Amino acid sequence: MTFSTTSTIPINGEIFYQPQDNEVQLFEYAYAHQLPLLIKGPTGCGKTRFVAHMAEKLGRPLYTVACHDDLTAADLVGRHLIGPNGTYWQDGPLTRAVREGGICYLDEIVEARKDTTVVLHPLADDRRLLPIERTGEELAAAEGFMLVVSYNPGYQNILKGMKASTRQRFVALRLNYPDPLLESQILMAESQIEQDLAVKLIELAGSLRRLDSDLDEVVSTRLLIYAARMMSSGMSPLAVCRCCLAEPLSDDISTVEALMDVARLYFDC
Ligand SMILES: Nc1ncnc2c1ncn2[C@@H]1O[C@H](COP(=O)(O)OP(=O)(O)OP(=O)(O)O)[C@@H](O)[C@H]1O
Repeated sequence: MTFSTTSTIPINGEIFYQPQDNEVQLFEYAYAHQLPLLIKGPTGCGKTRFVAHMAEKLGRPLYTVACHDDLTAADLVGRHLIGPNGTYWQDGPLTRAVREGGICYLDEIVEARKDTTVVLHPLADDRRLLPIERTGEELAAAEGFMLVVSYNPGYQNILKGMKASTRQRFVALRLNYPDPLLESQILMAESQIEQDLAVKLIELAGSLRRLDSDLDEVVSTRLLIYAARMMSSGMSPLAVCRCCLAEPLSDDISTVEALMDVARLYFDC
């Protein structure tokens, strides 16, 4: 089980998030109306950062769970453990968020088994209840509790869609890679890169994203930030393009070389 409170580094006391559109207001409205939120978007487009930023803005504790196909309802809700004085109950991250009025963020919800996600149903509608079978408790969610889930629509297959009865409990919002101007601002905020290099990197990313290739995913904002950090610390731009942009995207040598051919149009040293 992966269970962590957020570890994003605050910038000037706040977790930096550059909005793409009206997502901050939408989140605030959903929170005010106690509605659960579903965020869709490709890998590394800022979903996790957005949720961390909103949790900080709203002053709520954040419990993040990376979902996978072995995740059980007990991993979310809690379990009995054996200690020196016998067995005791330990809340899982979902239960803690429900009790404390926190935000529970389930990343890649489609990876979780359907019998696990069913535990969310009474919490994600107007009942806002978490039945804990093993202790017989039925917990009413505290005032500030909010359930947020995300997934990457590109990774979905027939077996891994969300059940309609689950997805129709959520207000949904789509994020994508930001516009070039916003993305270059993110690069500069997240690394020491100078503006002209940041702009070049974003132009290169645009060309790579438009390539007609067999790649499952295009270059993410996350990879661009890695590249920006490596370039701004003095590494040769082409070496950076290879290790941060081309190799992470493909195992196929000819595809990597095709990506590098594009990189050479922007960086020639
Ligand atoms: N709008 C944004 N504002 C600030 N930083 C951003 C933004 N978008 C992306 N980032 C940066 O990109 C990195 C990756 O974003 P994040 O981890 O939130 O992606 P994600 O969509 O949750 O990815 P995954 O689906 O793979 O978990 C962040 O650590 C942050 O540095």
